[in-house]
Amino acid sequence: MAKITVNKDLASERAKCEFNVEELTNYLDGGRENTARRRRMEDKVLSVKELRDEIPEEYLSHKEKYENAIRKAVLFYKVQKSLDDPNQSDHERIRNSYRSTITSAIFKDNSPLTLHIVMFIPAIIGQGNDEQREYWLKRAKNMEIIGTYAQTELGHGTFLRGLETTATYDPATEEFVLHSPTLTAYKWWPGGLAHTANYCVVMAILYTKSKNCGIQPFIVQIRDEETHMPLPGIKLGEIGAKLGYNTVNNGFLGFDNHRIPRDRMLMRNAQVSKDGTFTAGANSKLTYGTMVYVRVLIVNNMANLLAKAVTIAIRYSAVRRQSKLKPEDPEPQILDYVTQQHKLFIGIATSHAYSRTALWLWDHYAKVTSELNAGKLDNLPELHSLACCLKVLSSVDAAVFVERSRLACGGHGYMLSSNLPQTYGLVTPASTFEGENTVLLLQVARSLVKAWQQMLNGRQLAPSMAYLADQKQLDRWDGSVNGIIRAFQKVARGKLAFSVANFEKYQKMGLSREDAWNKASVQLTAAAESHGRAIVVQVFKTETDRIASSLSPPLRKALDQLVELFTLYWALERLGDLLLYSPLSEVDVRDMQARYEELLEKIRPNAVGLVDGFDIRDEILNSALGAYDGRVYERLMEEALKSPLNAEPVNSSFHKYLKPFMQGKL
Ligand SMILES: CCCCC/C=C/C(=O)SCCNC(=O)CCNC(=O)[C@H](O)C(C)(C)COP(=O)(O)OP(=O)(O)OC[C@H]1O[C@@H](n2cnc3c(N)ncnc32)[C@H](O)[C@@H]1OP(=O)(O)O
Ligand SMILES: Cc1cc2nc3c(=O)[nH]c(=O)nc-3n(C[C@H](O)[C@H](O)[C@H](O)COP(=O)(O)OP(=O)(O)OC[C@H]3O[C@@H](n4cnc5c(N)ncnc54)[C@H](O)[C@@H]3O)c2cc1C
Repeated sequence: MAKITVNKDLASERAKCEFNVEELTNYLDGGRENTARRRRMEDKVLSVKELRDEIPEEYLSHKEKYENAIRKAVLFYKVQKSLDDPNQSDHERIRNSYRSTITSAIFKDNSPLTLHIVMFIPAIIGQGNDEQREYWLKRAKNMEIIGTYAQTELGHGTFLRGLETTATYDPATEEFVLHSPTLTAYKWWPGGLAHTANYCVVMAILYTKSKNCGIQPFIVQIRDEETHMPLPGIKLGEIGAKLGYNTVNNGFLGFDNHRIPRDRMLMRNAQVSKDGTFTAGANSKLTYGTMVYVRVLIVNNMANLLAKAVTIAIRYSAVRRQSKLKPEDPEPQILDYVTQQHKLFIGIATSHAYSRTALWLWDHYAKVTSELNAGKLDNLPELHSLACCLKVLSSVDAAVFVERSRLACGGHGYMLSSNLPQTYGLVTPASTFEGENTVLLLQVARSLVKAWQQMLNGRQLAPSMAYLADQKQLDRWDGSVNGIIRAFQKVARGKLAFSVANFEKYQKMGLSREDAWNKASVQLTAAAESHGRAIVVQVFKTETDRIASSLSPPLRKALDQLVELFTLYWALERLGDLLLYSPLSEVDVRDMQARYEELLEKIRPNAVGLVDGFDIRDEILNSALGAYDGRVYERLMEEALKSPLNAEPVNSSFHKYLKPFMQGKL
């Protein structure tokens, strides 16, 4: 094997690192065996050379990109399937794959089968009765059918009660008639819907015995299983080019009085009997369960995408030299600029914060789901609220820090060959899909306002909101992480109290409850955001303390520094709030600023080690700037030479347009 020559700056960064990088990787993976298992899986996938692109994806046409993505998706699925451990439960399989980023080695812009795995199968599991699960899951898991989740319409994504697609039960034939009465009723967005899926879970308004029975899920065949032609009464297509997700094959779908048998309504929660009698589920919001599931998964996805971006930016910053710190010295590594450390170290800490939070949330989700399966619904509202607020915060922060990583790479970060623009294209839609972020914050605010009333009535609050009832003053600012966590809780409590007071004031002034809510909503969403910040800092700290207690002292120290950096960063970002709601003084602010700068200095020698610890291979990073060997300039040139425009010294447009134009003949 050829010896890899590593850029000397990167090599000396690695020599400086104070902890064992492999120990960090094992910690992130949840143990040495998990690291080994993940690497074996990566080896296996990466050894399939047909999964690699000969021509960089960005030079393909829209149609070619899709065809190439399908070619790889099929092969990738087969390889992954061959590696599945049949003894693992679904819960374990998902938890064990939390650190897997191998999909990005194959797809820079995501896979057209994503929705099949992430939403179609989970919708059958969550919404189908035992018989339906038995039949459809077997087919879906064997890939005999490919599905998606068709909920959003051209006219409505957020407001689900406003969906226009109808499913009207006809007892004479024991069928549902699916119909899109208007253009705005067309399903719009579902991934894989355009040309990939032949089935989908359609969310439609059920009418039976002339009554609106709310949104219900239906499993609908949309294409012939043999010819793949759209079935009669079904109009299908692709929605066109987007900022990202261009290989996901997002589509539209309209129904023209399309009939499906009665047993195609997924009836785990609500049912329609042969004569058309509707039986409601224990809670109508159980129908929204697939969204809760995906919101939970998004938190982890954001942590992984951010780890990728910050790995690229930190390695590049160790290699890149620019300007002068001192006139007599050579140009420094840009990582030596404290402003650069300020831009990037928070990205490392944030990825850690959300990967810990994501696992904590996943375990909580699994616990509440098993309760729901046993008919216990008490913890559903808290789960919904937690999933909403953590999905919002992780997606917002990932988008900000991925973009900051791109900007931190200067001009080269703008190149697609850096893979930073595409990574941004993958994180930014998460602020919109699976519930637009403002809308979800309003859901969180709704649950907080309810909790506030419960507290005033002396009722016990859900564990994640219990701090609201803590009336104790925060007497003294001690600057410790735990002290700052308490201060964040005080901020959330104070902002909630303020927004509830405003909400009530507006009603007393004569506004309707709805208008008062709307008028108070800027404050309400701010309170919800603060509640989320309080949860993330607390979970990051307590989970790190719990899991890292057995680690070696140098690694433990490095992790504690990340927790403290994260906490201080947000304290400094939210100074106004802390000054309003905690005993923070000007001196404390100066101390915090000094401690933050001290931490940047302490983390600096470990920066490359910290991103190496994410253990994201070059094939997954897909980046000329972020490769392990740091051969940044050579790779930028190699990638540039792949541009089809470089295949000939003179382009034909010269003779056709430029030359006649320059000679005044055009
Ligand atoms: C790699 C990943 C790829 C992902 C690709 C993307 C896929 C998608 O985007 S799929 C489409 C996702 N769409 C959405 O997320 C839509 C967002 N909208 C909603 O979720 C809802 O419409 C709503 C929550 C914003 C409002 O629903 P609505 O029916 O109007 O509810 P109400 O306001 O009347 O009632 C609120 C009431 O219900 C509780 N609640 C709402 N959602 C849930 C839930 N999922 N689970 C449990 N409970 C829920 C809410 O807390 C309120 O309770 P009360 O305060 O007690 O009344
Ligand atoms: C890449 C991508 C993939 C997707 N994949 C799927 C899929 O597979 N299946 C699927 O069904 N859908 C999918 N979607 C659709 C997605 O779920 C919706 O776009 C999302 O739920 C937001 O709805 P909307 O587009 O109607 O936004 P809107 O609700 O129209 O939002 C526009 C603005 O209005 C504001 N707003 C709306 N309602 C309120 C309110 N009540 N209070 C305050 N402000 C409000 C929002 O905050 C936002 O600023 C996807 C979307 C994207 C971008």
